[in-house]
Amino acid sequence: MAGNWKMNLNHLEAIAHVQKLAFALTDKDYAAVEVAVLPPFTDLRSVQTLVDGDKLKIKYGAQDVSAHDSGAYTGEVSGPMLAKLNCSYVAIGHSERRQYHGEDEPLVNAKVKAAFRHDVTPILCVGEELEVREAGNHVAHTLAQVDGALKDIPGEQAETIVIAYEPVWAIGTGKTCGAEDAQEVCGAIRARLAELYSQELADKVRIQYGGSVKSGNVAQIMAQPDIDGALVGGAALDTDEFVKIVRFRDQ
Ligand SMILES: O=C[C@H](O)COP(=O)(O)O
Repeated sequence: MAGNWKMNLNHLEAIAHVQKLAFALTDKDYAAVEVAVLPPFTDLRSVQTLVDGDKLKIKYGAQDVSAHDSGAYTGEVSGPMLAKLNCSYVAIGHSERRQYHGEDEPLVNAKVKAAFRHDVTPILCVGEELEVREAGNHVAHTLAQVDGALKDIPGEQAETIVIAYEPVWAIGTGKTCGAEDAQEVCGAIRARLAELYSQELADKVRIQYGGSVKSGNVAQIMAQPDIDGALVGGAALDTDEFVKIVRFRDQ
């Protein structure tokens, strides 16, 4: 269960938020579910210090990474920088990056490679816009994003990736994709991984659903056979709600 904070919470708020989360979560929770937060870049050092200092079991990561490892790329943050902060994960190709920053498949592919170069696990975000779903092309569209992102990625890296299926029309809108509709696409993603690599590899990859996940709908989503977790946006900013999502089995 990963919380993508997007552009919310400064580094002081981040500390308070992670402390509250750590206070609420128990060893039983961590044994059942891996919990990660994806704060803004400016919070990462503070979150690292807190996690290390208090030996917390919460993982953390970034929301984006540069395709380049260093150099004259103003405003970018590199894979080596994230690795130095012990980031476990980095979201790549989130629809908000694709929509507002013009990220296309070659760039997403280059960022996936950059993350793997530095042993930071990519959370590859894929998913269709409303008009694509209405035209019935959501599976083909999403699989084309998977193909593009995984171009030239060897199996020993691909087996560790996390893929988050996030239909764009369900993000931040309160409109959750029906659990069976989400399963249709997540199942197709796993089948494509089996085609591209092997069934054994496909079975290892963790596939998340994202888009208006809340405590009220998470259990139904997690009951689907090809959904292994959730990438949570708005609800991850509310600690009580995020803890309930982590405890989806109790909902
Ligand atoms: O990365 C998270 C997704 O964009 C979902 O956001 P949301 O839960 O606010 O719909």
